[in-house]
Amino acid sequence: MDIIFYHPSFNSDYWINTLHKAMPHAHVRAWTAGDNAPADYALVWHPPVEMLKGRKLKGVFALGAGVDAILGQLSANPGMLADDIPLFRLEDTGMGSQMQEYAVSQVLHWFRRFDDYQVLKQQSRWQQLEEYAHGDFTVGILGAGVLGSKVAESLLPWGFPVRCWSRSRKSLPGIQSFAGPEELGDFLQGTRVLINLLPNTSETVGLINQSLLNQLAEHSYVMNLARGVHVVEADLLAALESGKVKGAMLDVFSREPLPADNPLWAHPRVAMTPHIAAFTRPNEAIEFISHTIGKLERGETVSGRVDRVRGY
Ligand SMILES: NC(=O)C1=CN([C@@H]2O[C@H](COP(=O)(O)OP(=O)(O)OC[C@H]3O[C@@H](n4cnc5c(N)ncnc54)[C@H](OP(=O)(O)O)[C@@H]3O)[C@@H](O)[C@H]2O)C=CC1
Ligand SMILES: O=C(O)C(=O)CO
Repeated sequence: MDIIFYHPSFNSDYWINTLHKAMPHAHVRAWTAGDNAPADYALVWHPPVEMLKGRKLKGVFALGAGVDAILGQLSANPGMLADDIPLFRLEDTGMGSQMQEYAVSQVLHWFRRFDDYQVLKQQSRWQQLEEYAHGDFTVGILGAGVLGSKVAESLLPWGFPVRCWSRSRKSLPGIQSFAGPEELGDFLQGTRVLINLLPNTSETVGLINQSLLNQLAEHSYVMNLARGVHVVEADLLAALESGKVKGAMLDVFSREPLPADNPLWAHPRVAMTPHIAAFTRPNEAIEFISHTIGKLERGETVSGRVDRVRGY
């Protein structure tokens, strides 16, 4: 079995050596320009078109959770990957716990009013503020898939009402499930903290706009852990200015790195991280990939296959 590997920044040697340990019978090589030798599987992240174009492959693994970038490449380069070649993505592989860390820490930061106390500190003011009530701090998660469901579960022990919105109904203990466009309004009503963990698709791009933000509870919070294009930044800034949104925590942006002149940099109630919410963990990813390839080779059903039409 031959596997080709391409990632613009990952340590190829580590990945190739670890893949060989997980799959001793496979031959794994780093793909380089001009390599047209046969391969059975390709492991890629932002691959050059020529790496895949015209290849007969048993499968392609995107080395991340979101597949918007590679689907955009396939759309822009017809023939880059034959329709009958399955595309897979990474499900969790260490990203779930990282998302839990990020979301729980930020929700607690807002719930305990540490943002307000920081403002008082800068004014040298010693003042105890009225506590928030858990019942007034409903957390609503856009997306209840692999990562969204784990984030939802991790918030329950802290006493917050938690709800999620997805395409299909979910059955997650203790978590209220809203499904489809027809239930988005009900999901938003009363949501105080909005966490975005949707995939970037034609249906979700620009979803977090003025209309959506206006439906949130007063003095709400927005946490974007998915893709920058989900948020209409001008609408978020307007909602922050009006006070409808009290604070935002943004890990992803419509352009990355965020241009220096973007007003989000200077906004006092916007906190930011540079797309670090959750990284692919090599060992977990390689375990997922090797198990999936093994199942594929045995003709067994696997998870993680991308629906290219649906977009995730
Ligand atoms: N900032 C970072 O570092 C990282 C960001 N990400 C982002 O997180 C996203 C989510 O990852 P993951 O949880 O693994 O993805 P999943 O595919 O497992 O979950 C996607 C969820 O979104 C829901 N959804 C998709 N389209 C719609 C729609 N039109 N209306 C309502 N719900 C919809 C799905 O609903 P249903 O279940 O019914 O199909 C599903 O619940 C990734 O796509 C990526 O963009 C991921 C890793 C790191
Ligand atoms: O895996 C993903 O989709 C990511 O955003 C990793 O940066």
